[in-house]
Amino acid sequence: MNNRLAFPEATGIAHLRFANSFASLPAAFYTRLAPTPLPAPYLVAASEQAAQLIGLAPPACASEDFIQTFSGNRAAADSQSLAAVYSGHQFGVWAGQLGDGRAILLGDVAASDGGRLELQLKGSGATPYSRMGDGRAVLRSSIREYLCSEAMAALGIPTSRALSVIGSDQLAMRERPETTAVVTRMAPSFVRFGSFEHWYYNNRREELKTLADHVIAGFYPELQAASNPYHALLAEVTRRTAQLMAQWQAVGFMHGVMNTDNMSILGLTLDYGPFGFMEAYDPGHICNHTDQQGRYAYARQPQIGHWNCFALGQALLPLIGSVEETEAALGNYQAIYGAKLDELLHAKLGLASRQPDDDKLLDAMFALMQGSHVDFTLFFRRLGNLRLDGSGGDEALRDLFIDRAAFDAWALQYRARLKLENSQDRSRKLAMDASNPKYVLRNYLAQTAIERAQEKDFSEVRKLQQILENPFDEQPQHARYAELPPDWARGLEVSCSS
Ligand SMILES: Nc1ncnc2c1ncn2[C@@H]1O[C@H](COP(=O)(O)OP(=O)(O)OP(=O)(O)O)[C@@H](O)[C@H]1O
Repeated sequence: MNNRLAFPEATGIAHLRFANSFASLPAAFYTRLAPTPLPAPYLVAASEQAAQLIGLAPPACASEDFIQTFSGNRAAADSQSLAAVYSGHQFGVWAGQLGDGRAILLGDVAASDGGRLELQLKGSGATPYSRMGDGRAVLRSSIREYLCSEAMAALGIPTSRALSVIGSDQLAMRERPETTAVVTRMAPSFVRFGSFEHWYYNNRREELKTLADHVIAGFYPELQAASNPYHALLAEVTRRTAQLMAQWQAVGFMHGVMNTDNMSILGLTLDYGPFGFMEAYDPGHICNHTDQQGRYAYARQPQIGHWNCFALGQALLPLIGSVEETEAALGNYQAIYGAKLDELLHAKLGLASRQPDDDKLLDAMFALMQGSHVDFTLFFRRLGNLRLDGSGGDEALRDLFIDRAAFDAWALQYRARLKLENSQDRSRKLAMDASNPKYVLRNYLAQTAIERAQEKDFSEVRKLQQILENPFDEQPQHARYAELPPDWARGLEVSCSS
């Protein structure tokens, strides 16, 4: 006799009530359509922390309901799914119309913070904006997007979130055939700079205004009272973008494809493609193998962020009213970026005050790091172990340098600087450890997890995600995930293929 009770499925998907504020815009903004079904879908991974943001209990993420909904196979009851149109500048050149070629917005649901989050499937089949593409995303790139979205959130960097990766044995052709997957992304809005450029370059002033009003009312309601809300919008997006760029630089994150269609109107990190985290420090490093000119090299990101704000400013100009006002809204970018980077670097070095020669100390540090190809993450993390009285603690840090004498000379200056503010070893290390992550998503770690997942073993993806949820914690049992990349990782190349 069967003496086990059949428990009801944990409260999950059924409680999600979809609305779609984007669908309230005129029809020209999107095409209503359903995702293309994904054959025999299976759960690769789900983020419990992301699930909590929309009130889903962890067990719900393993349910059949969840898999069917977030593979795109079962329409969420009240969702009005759609693909949005946008355009953009790609690698500095006007690319014309793009749009959600493989992303489908299911709608927005209530978030646990009282706001709303849009849920978007990426890789869920062709749309009218797919151009030559197949509308699919491969498992490899889906795992990268999933892991990095959640890792960036844990680092405290504004980003779209990733709820899940659902895989399938269906193949898509890239350099070679690869299995496909669907990532569910979450953000208050997926509107991009390129969404505004679309209407501007098509001379559709009315739609431009409609979009700006939609974004202001929904996501920047405090700007409605400004004398010129469009000017205020540009100024605020410029501020957020400048701060985001400083946060990227401070953690060594390289986006790889900073086209205007990948720039979020909310100042979030958006579209994880050929990204990377700086390892051997080289400001000229290009993480995207396809970017031969290095337009999006690490050191150029802040400047490109500014350029992209100008592209947004150009699109908003008809609403703002004058070139002077538009330029004024863009004008604070460098100061905001500089102040934020300065704040973050001081925290990384455990410096509470500002001193006139701090820039020289920092410049000398970066020059040394570059000269010795020092690992970015390990350097800052180990810097916290340095003791003021020179009684050791810095051996592992010193070992990162080829020119140890030059490092010793710099460390003397750094200690002298610390003494100017009565720094204490223990409290400084604690503060520095909260600014300098021990764990970042190194390409080789992602690659290892991907290769296992391609063999249907998803344990490494899940384990890596859990480690990256607490990037500032020591997690001694996972110390090998914080080590220098192995030799084989040097040849790893990441391109736009996804
Ligand atoms: N396999 C594909 N099928 C259809 N369209 C695609 C495909 N890959 C990319 N695109 C489209 O090409 C354009 C630029 O691609 P990009 O790689 O920046 O975007 P993405 O990674 O697909 O999406 P997102 O920016 O939404 O994260 C977008 O319009 C995108 O939808």
